[in-house]
Amino acid sequence: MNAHERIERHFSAHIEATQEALTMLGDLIEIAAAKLAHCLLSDGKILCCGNGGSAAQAQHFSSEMLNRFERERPGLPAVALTTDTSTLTSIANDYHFDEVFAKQVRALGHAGDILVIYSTSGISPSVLAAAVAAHDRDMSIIALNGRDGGTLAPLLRDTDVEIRVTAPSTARIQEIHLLITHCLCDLVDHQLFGE
Ligand SMILES: O=C(CO)[C@@H](O)[C@H](O)[C@H](O)[C@H](O)COP(=O)(O)O
Ligand SMILES: [Zn+2]
Repeated sequence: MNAHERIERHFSAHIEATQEALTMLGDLIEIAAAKLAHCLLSDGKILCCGNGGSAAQAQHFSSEMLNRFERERPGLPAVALTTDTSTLTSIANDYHFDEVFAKQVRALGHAGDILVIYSTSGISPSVLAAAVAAHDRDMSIIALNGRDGGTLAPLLRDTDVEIRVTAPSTARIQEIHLLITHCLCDLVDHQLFGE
């Protein structure tokens, strides 16, 4: 397969996976956005976490909340748990890498806050521990998950929302997670600030 064919294959797979996600996940995205808006209107805040490419997604989302998305508006309270290298390295060094997000959730999370988890597999121990910590803090979870949901899916409660992209490729799941993130930003802005 030459380079052009490879590019074409990526674009086709992306379009197919995106269309399927719209069909399967549109309603859940709407529910998740309503939960985020309700949390923010009730003086709650959003914590976000994920590993690797999903750490970048967590930061991407928190920056669009804290700064802005597509319109002028006040910053909204969101914290990416993936960015403070002193905190991350000391927790990993003194305890275990699995605890890097959970310890921050226990320190920062309050009842009514939301933890947004990004994982393409649902099996990363650090996000599983973060989910348990969030529940211990009476927080709810919005999980942008992937594949078969992994061990994260059965950990979730009725009050949580799982948005699972079942595409077989990590890259496709990450691309659709980003699209969903932008939908969430747009819907939150619309619910909080109108047209
Ligand atoms: O971006 C990529 C691969 O495309 C990787 O960095 C990927 O995010 C990492 O392998 C993560 O550790 C995977 O974690 P998860 O999505 O399975 O929770
Ligand atoms: Zn990637």
